[in-house]
Amino acid sequence: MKPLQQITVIGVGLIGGSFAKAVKEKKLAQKVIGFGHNPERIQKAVQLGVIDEGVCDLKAAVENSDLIMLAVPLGSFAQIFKDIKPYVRPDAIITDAGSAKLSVVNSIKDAFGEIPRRFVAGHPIAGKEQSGVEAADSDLFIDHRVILTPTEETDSDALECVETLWRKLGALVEKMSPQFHDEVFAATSHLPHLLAFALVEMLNEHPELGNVFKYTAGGFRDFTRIASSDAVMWRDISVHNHTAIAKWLQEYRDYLDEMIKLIEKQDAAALHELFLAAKTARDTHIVARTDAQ
Ligand SMILES: NC(=O)C1=CN([C@@H]2O[C@H](COP(=O)(O)OP(=O)(O)OC[C@H]3O[C@@H](n4cnc5c(N)ncnc54)[C@H](O)[C@@H]3O)[C@@H](O)[C@H]2O)C=CC1
Ligand SMILES: O=C(O)C(=O)Cc1ccc(O)cc1
Repeated sequence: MKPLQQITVIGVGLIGGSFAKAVKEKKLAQKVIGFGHNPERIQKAVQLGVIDEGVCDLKAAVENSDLIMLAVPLGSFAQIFKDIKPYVRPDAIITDAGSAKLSVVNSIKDAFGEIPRRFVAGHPIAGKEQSGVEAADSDLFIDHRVILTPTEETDSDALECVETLWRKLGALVEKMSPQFHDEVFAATSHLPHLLAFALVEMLNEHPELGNVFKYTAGGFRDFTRIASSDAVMWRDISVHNHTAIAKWLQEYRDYLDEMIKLIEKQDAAALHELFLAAKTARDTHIVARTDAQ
Protein backbone atom coordinates (compact mmCIF):
# COMPACT_ATOMS: atom_id res chain seq x y z
CA MET A 1 0.00 0.00 0.00
CA LYS A 2 1.37 3.42 -1.03
CA PRO A 3 1.58 5.80 1.97
CA LEU A 4 -1.56 7.94 2.03
CA GLN A 5 -1.09 11.68 2.21
CA GLN A 6 -4.69 12.67 2.88
CA ILE A 7 -7.88 10.85 3.82
CA THR A 8 -11.26 12.59 3.85
CA VAL A 9 -14.15 11.31 5.93
CA ILE A 10 -17.60 12.50 4.88
CA GLY A 11 -19.93 12.07 7.87
CA VAL A 12 -17.89 12.26 11.08
CA GLY A 13 -20.25 10.37 13.39
CA LEU A 14 -19.85 7.04 15.20
CA ILE A 15 -18.43 5.08 12.26
CA GLY A 16 -16.69 7.87 10.30
CA GLY A 17 -15.30 9.27 13.55
CA SER A 18 -14.04 5.88 14.75
CA PHE A 19 -12.39 5.24 11.36
CA ALA A 20 -10.79 8.73 11.29
CA LYS A 21 -9.54 8.47 14.87
CA ALA A 22 -8.07 5.01 14.30
CA VAL A 23 -6.32 6.12 11.07
CA LYS A 24 -4.91 9.15 12.90
CA GLU A 25 -3.74 7.18 15.94
CA LYS A 26 -2.07 4.55 13.76
CA LYS A 27 -0.55 7.28 11.54
CA LEU A 28 -1.88 5.65 8.36
CA ALA A 29 -2.22 9.03 6.62
CA GLN A 30 -0.39 12.33 6.90
CA LYS A 31 -3.67 14.20 7.32
CA VAL A 32 -7.26 13.24 8.11
CA ILE A 33 -9.91 15.75 7.00
CA GLY A 34 -13.52 15.59 8.11
CA PHE A 35 -16.41 17.05 6.11
CA GLY A 36 -19.71 18.10 7.67
CA HIS A 37 -22.35 20.78 7.10
CA ASN A 38 -22.38 22.12 10.65
CA PRO A 39 -19.21 24.16 11.50
CA GLU A 40 -19.64 23.72 15.27
CA ARG A 41 -20.09 19.95 15.01
CA ILE A 42 -17.08 19.53 12.74
CA GLN A 43 -14.94 21.67 15.07
CA LYS A 44 -16.09 19.41 17.91
CA ALA A 45 -14.57 16.48 16.00
CA VAL A 46 -11.25 18.40 15.79
CA GLN A 47 -11.38 19.17 19.54
CA LEU A 48 -12.03 15.50 20.32
CA GLY A 49 -8.87 14.56 18.35
CA VAL A 50 -10.92 12.57 15.83
CA ILE A 51 -9.79 14.52 12.73
CA ASP A 52 -6.89 16.88 11.97
CA GLU A 53 -9.02 19.43 10.14
CA GLY A 54 -12.74 20.10 9.76
CA VAL A 55 -14.10 21.47 6.49
CA CYS A 56 -17.61 22.56 5.44
CA ASP A 57 -16.75 23.03 1.75
CA LEU A 58 -17.01 19.78 -0.20
CA LYS A 59 -14.59 20.80 -2.98
CA ALA A 60 -11.89 21.72 -0.43
CA ALA A 61 -12.61 18.50 1.46
CA VAL A 62 -12.07 16.08 -1.42
CA GLU A 63 -9.92 17.68 -4.15
CA ASN A 64 -6.56 16.74 -2.61
CA SER A 65 -7.52 13.42 -1.05
CA ASP A 66 -6.06 10.00 -1.83
CA LEU A 67 -8.98 8.24 -0.19
CA ILE A 68 -12.54 9.37 0.55
CA MET A 69 -14.64 7.46 3.10
CA LEU A 70 -18.42 8.01 3.14
CA ALA A 71 -19.97 7.28 6.53
CA VAL A 72 -23.33 9.03 6.31
CA PRO A 73 -26.85 7.51 6.50
CA LEU A 74 -27.70 5.60 3.30
CA GLY A 75 -30.26 8.21 2.21
CA SER A 76 -27.49 10.82 1.81
CA PHE A 77 -25.20 8.80 -0.49
CA ALA A 78 -26.75 9.59 -3.89
CA GLN A 79 -26.50 13.37 -3.48
CA ILE A 80 -22.97 13.23 -2.06
CA PHE A 81 -21.74 11.09 -4.98
CA LYS A 82 -23.19 13.68 -7.41
CA ASP A 83 -21.69 16.56 -5.43
CA ILE A 84 -18.15 15.12 -5.16
CA LYS A 85 -17.87 13.86 -8.75
CA PRO A 86 -16.43 17.08 -10.24
CA TYR A 87 -13.76 17.37 -7.55
CA VAL A 88 -12.48 13.82 -6.90
CA ARG A 89 -8.99 13.15 -8.31
CA PRO A 90 -9.09 10.38 -10.96
CA ASP A 91 -6.62 8.29 -8.93
CA ALA A 92 -8.44 8.80 -5.61
CA ILE A 93 -10.07 5.80 -3.94
CA ILE A 94 -13.70 6.16 -2.84
CA THR A 95 -14.98 3.79 -0.19
CA ASP A 96 -17.85 3.67 2.31
CA ALA A 97 -19.26 2.10 5.47
CA GLY A 98 -22.97 1.86 4.59
CA SER A 99 -25.00 -1.02 6.05
CA ALA A 100 -26.47 -2.04 2.66
CA LYS A 101 -24.33 -2.38 -0.46
CA LEU A 102 -26.37 -2.79 -3.65
CA SER A 103 -28.04 0.61 -3.32
CA VAL A 104 -24.64 2.27 -2.76
CA VAL A 105 -23.16 0.60 -5.86
CA ASN A 106 -26.23 1.63 -7.89
CA SER A 107 -26.15 5.22 -6.68
CA ILE A 108 -22.44 5.74 -7.49
CA LYS A 109 -23.14 4.24 -10.94
CA ASP A 110 -25.98 6.75 -11.46
CA ALA A 111 -23.87 9.68 -10.31
CA PHE A 112 -20.67 8.80 -12.23
CA GLY A 113 -22.31 7.20 -15.30
CA GLU A 114 -20.43 3.95 -14.53
CA ILE A 115 -19.02 2.24 -11.45
CA PRO A 116 -15.67 4.02 -10.90
CA ARG A 117 -12.78 1.55 -10.99
CA ARG A 118 -11.39 3.03 -7.79
CA PHE A 119 -14.62 2.64 -5.81
CA VAL A 120 -14.50 -0.08 -3.13
CA ALA A 121 -17.78 -0.60 -1.26
CA GLY A 122 -17.44 -1.70 2.36
CA HIS A 123 -19.32 -2.39 5.58
CA PRO A 124 -17.74 -2.69 9.03
CA ILE A 125 -19.71 -5.20 11.12
CA ALA A 126 -18.99 -3.23 14.24
CA GLY A 127 -21.00 -0.59 15.94
CA LYS A 128 -23.30 0.18 18.77
CA GLU A 129 -26.67 1.76 19.47
CA GLN A 130 -25.07 5.16 20.12
CA SER A 131 -24.39 7.62 17.33
CA GLY A 132 -22.48 10.85 16.78
CA VAL A 133 -18.81 11.76 17.02
CA GLU A 134 -18.86 11.68 20.83
CA ALA A 135 -19.32 7.90 20.61
CA ALA A 136 -16.31 7.47 18.26
CA ASP A 137 -13.87 4.80 19.43
CA SER A 138 -10.61 4.02 17.64
CA ASP A 139 -10.74 0.39 18.88
CA LEU A 140 -14.22 -0.18 17.44
CA PHE A 141 -13.08 -2.31 14.50
CA ILE A 142 -10.51 -4.50 16.29
CA ASP A 143 -11.35 -8.19 15.75
CA HIS A 144 -14.56 -7.29 13.92
CA ARG A 145 -15.33 -8.25 10.37
CA VAL A 146 -15.32 -5.72 7.57
CA ILE A 147 -17.09 -6.86 4.40
CA LEU A 148 -15.87 -5.50 1.06
CA THR A 149 -18.13 -5.98 -1.96
CA PRO A 150 -16.01 -5.39 -5.08
CA THR A 151 -17.60 -5.65 -8.52
CA GLU A 152 -15.95 -6.73 -11.77
CA GLU A 153 -15.09 -3.07 -12.40
CA THR A 154 -13.09 -2.73 -9.15
CA ASP A 155 -9.39 -2.01 -9.58
CA SER A 156 -7.31 -4.63 -7.72
CA ASP A 157 -4.88 -2.02 -6.45
CA ALA A 158 -7.70 0.07 -4.91
CA LEU A 159 -9.22 -3.05 -3.37
CA GLU A 160 -5.88 -4.05 -1.86
CA CYS A 161 -5.37 -0.56 -0.44
CA VAL A 162 -8.78 -0.53 1.32
CA GLU A 163 -8.30 -4.10 2.52
CA THR A 164 -4.84 -3.28 3.95
CA LEU A 165 -6.16 -0.14 5.65
CA TRP A 166 -8.92 -2.06 7.46
CA ARG A 167 -6.50 -4.83 8.45
CA LYS A 168 -4.16 -2.22 9.94
CA LEU A 169 -7.13 -0.98 12.01
CA GLY A 170 -7.43 -4.52 13.41
CA ALA A 171 -10.38 -5.69 11.30
CA LEU A 172 -10.93 -9.12 9.71
CA VAL A 173 -11.68 -8.47 6.05
CA GLU A 174 -13.96 -10.68 3.95
CA LYS A 175 -15.18 -10.21 0.39
CA MET A 176 -18.56 -11.07 -1.12
CA SER A 177 -20.93 -9.75 -3.77
CA PRO A 178 -23.17 -6.78 -2.92
CA GLN A 179 -26.23 -9.01 -3.52
CA PHE A 180 -25.06 -11.73 -1.12
CA HIS A 181 -24.09 -9.08 1.44
CA ASP A 182 -27.57 -7.54 1.39
CA GLU A 183 -29.24 -10.94 1.76
CA VAL A 184 -27.03 -12.05 4.68
CA PHE A 185 -27.16 -8.78 6.61
CA ALA A 186 -30.90 -8.39 6.08
CA ALA A 187 -31.19 -11.68 8.01
CA THR A 188 -28.53 -11.21 10.70
CA SER A 189 -28.53 -7.45 11.35
CA HIS A 190 -31.45 -5.64 9.77
CA LEU A 191 -34.12 -8.17 10.83
CA PRO A 192 -33.15 -8.18 14.55
CA HIS A 193 -33.04 -4.37 14.67
CA LEU A 194 -36.54 -4.14 13.17
CA LEU A 195 -37.83 -6.80 15.56
CA ALA A 196 -36.44 -4.85 18.52
CA PHE A 197 -38.05 -1.60 17.31
CA ALA A 198 -41.34 -3.44 16.75
CA LEU A 199 -41.40 -5.09 20.18
CA VAL A 200 -40.66 -1.87 22.09
CA GLU A 201 -43.18 0.16 20.09
CA MET A 202 -45.86 -2.53 20.28
CA LEU A 203 -45.67 -2.48 24.09
CA ASN A 204 -45.43 1.31 24.09
CA GLU A 205 -48.82 1.38 22.33
CA HIS A 206 -50.51 -0.47 25.22
CA PRO A 207 -51.23 2.28 27.80
CA GLU A 208 -53.70 -0.03 29.60
CA LEU A 209 -50.62 -1.92 30.90
CA GLY A 210 -49.32 1.25 32.58
CA ASN A 211 -45.56 1.72 32.38
CA VAL A 212 -44.97 -1.85 31.32
CA PHE A 213 -41.22 -1.20 30.82
CA LYS A 214 -40.97 -1.00 34.64
CA TYR A 215 -41.55 -4.75 34.73
CA THR A 216 -38.89 -5.76 32.20
CA ALA A 217 -35.86 -7.85 33.19
CA GLY A 218 -32.45 -8.49 31.64
CA GLY A 219 -33.85 -10.52 28.78
CA PHE A 220 -35.94 -7.59 27.53
CA ARG A 221 -32.95 -5.26 27.90
CA ASP A 222 -30.66 -7.62 25.92
CA PHE A 223 -33.27 -8.18 23.23
CA THR A 224 -34.09 -4.47 22.78
CA ARG A 225 -30.75 -2.65 23.30
CA ILE A 226 -30.60 -2.06 19.57
CA ALA A 227 -34.02 -0.35 19.59
CA SER A 228 -32.08 2.64 21.00
CA SER A 229 -30.23 2.91 17.66
CA ASP A 230 -30.54 5.97 15.45
CA ALA A 231 -33.96 6.30 13.79
CA VAL A 232 -32.65 8.04 10.63
CA MET A 233 -30.02 5.35 10.06
CA TRP A 234 -32.60 2.55 10.40
CA ARG A 235 -35.17 4.35 8.28
CA ASP A 236 -32.56 4.54 5.52
CA ILE A 237 -31.39 0.92 5.89
CA SER A 238 -35.03 -0.26 5.73
CA VAL A 239 -35.64 1.71 2.54
CA HIS A 240 -32.32 0.86 0.86
CA ASN A 241 -32.43 -2.89 1.51
CA HIS A 242 -36.22 -3.19 1.32
CA THR A 243 -36.47 -6.32 -0.84
CA ALA A 244 -34.28 -8.56 1.32
CA ILE A 245 -35.60 -7.13 4.59
CA ALA A 246 -39.27 -7.59 3.60
CA LYS A 247 -38.47 -11.17 2.56
CA TRP A 248 -36.88 -12.04 5.93
CA LEU A 249 -39.63 -10.27 7.89
CA GLN A 250 -42.21 -12.40 6.04
CA GLU A 251 -40.21 -15.53 6.76
CA TYR A 252 -40.07 -14.59 10.44
CA ARG A 253 -43.83 -13.92 10.46
CA ASP A 254 -44.43 -17.39 8.96
CA TYR A 255 -42.20 -18.89 11.63
CA LEU A 256 -44.17 -17.07 14.35
CA ASP A 257 -47.43 -18.36 12.83
CA GLU A 258 -46.09 -21.92 13.17
CA MET A 259 -45.02 -21.22 16.73
CA ILE A 260 -48.48 -19.86 17.61
CA LYS A 261 -50.02 -23.08 16.31
CA LEU A 262 -47.68 -25.19 18.49
CA ILE A 263 -48.49 -23.06 21.54
CA GLU A 264 -52.26 -23.20 20.93
CA LYS A 265 -52.01 -26.98 20.56
CA GLN A 266 -49.81 -27.05 23.69
CA ASP A 267 -47.43 -29.24 21.70
CA ALA A 268 -44.75 -29.45 24.40
CA ALA A 269 -42.56 -31.92 22.51
CA ALA A 270 -42.39 -29.80 19.33
CA LEU A 271 -41.77 -26.61 21.33
CA HIS A 272 -38.98 -28.31 23.28
CA GLU A 273 -37.40 -29.55 20.07
CA LEU A 274 -37.51 -26.06 18.55
CA PHE A 275 -36.07 -24.32 21.65
CA LEU A 276 -33.34 -26.95 22.04
CA ALA A 277 -32.30 -26.68 18.38
CA ALA A 278 -32.11 -22.87 18.68
CA LYS A 279 -30.17 -23.02 21.97
CA THR A 280 -27.71 -25.53 20.51
CA ALA A 281 -27.16 -23.36 17.41
CA ARG A 282 -26.60 -20.21 19.48
CA ASP A 283 -24.34 -21.95 22.03
CA THR A 284 -22.28 -23.43 19.18
CA HIS A 285 -21.99 -20.46 16.86
CA ILE A 286 -22.31 -17.36 19.05
CA VAL A 287 -21.59 -17.98 22.75
CA ALA A 288 -18.53 -20.10 21.94
CA ARG A 289 -17.25 -17.74 19.26
CA THR A 290 -14.16 -15.74 20.16
CA ASP A 291 -12.73 -14.79 16.76
CA ALA A 292 -14.98 -11.88 15.80
CA GLN A 293 -18.33 -10.37 16.62
N1 LIG B 1 -24.06 2.67 13.83
C1 LIG B 1 -23.57 1.50 13.54
O1 LIG B 1 -23.47 0.65 14.43
C2 LIG B 1 -23.11 1.21 12.14
C3 LIG B 1 -23.43 2.05 11.10
N2 LIG B 1 -23.02 1.76 9.82
C4 LIG B 1 -23.33 2.66 8.70
O2 LIG B 1 -22.43 3.74 8.77
C5 LIG B 1 -23.05 4.94 8.32
C6 LIG B 1 -22.93 6.00 9.42
O3 LIG B 1 -23.58 5.55 10.59
P1 LIG B 1 -23.22 6.17 12.02
O4 LIG B 1 -21.81 6.59 12.07
O5 LIG B 1 -23.73 5.19 13.01
O6 LIG B 1 -24.15 7.44 12.03
P2 LIG B 1 -23.96 8.80 12.85
O7 LIG B 1 -25.31 9.43 12.91
O8 LIG B 1 -23.21 8.57 14.11
O9 LIG B 1 -23.02 9.65 11.88
C7 LIG B 1 -23.43 10.10 10.62
C8 LIG B 1 -22.79 11.46 10.41
O10 LIG B 1 -23.07 11.87 9.08
C9 LIG B 1 -23.43 13.25 9.11
N3 LIG B 1 -24.21 13.51 7.90
C10 LIG B 1 -25.48 13.16 7.61
N4 LIG B 1 -25.81 13.55 6.36
C11 LIG B 1 -24.72 14.16 5.85
C12 LIG B 1 -24.41 14.79 4.62
N5 LIG B 1 -25.31 14.87 3.64
N6 LIG B 1 -23.16 15.31 4.45
C13 LIG B 1 -22.25 15.22 5.41
N7 LIG B 1 -22.46 14.66 6.62
C14 LIG B 1 -23.69 14.14 6.82
C15 LIG B 1 -24.18 13.41 10.41
O11 LIG B 1 -24.22 14.77 10.81
C16 LIG B 1 -23.33 12.54 11.33
O12 LIG B 1 -22.24 13.27 11.85
C17 LIG B 1 -24.48 4.57 7.96
O13 LIG B 1 -24.57 4.39 6.57
C18 LIG B 1 -24.72 3.26 8.70
O14 LIG B 1 -25.66 2.45 8.02
C19 LIG B 1 -22.23 0.67 9.55
C20 LIG B 1 -21.87 -0.17 10.55
C21 LIG B 1 -22.31 0.02 11.93
O1 LIG C 1 -25.35 -2.33 18.02
C1 LIG C 1 -25.15 -3.43 17.52
O2 LIG C 1 -25.05 -4.46 18.19
C2 LIG C 1 -25.04 -3.57 16.05
O3 LIG C 1 -25.43 -4.58 15.50
C3 LIG C 1 -24.41 -2.44 15.36
C4 LIG C 1 -24.46 -2.47 13.86
C5 LIG C 1 -25.44 -1.74 13.25
C6 LIG C 1 -25.48 -1.68 11.87
C7 LIG C 1 -24.53 -2.34 11.13
O4 LIG C 1 -24.57 -2.24 9.80
C8 LIG C 1 -23.53 -3.07 11.74
C9 LIG C 1 -23.48 -3.12 13.12
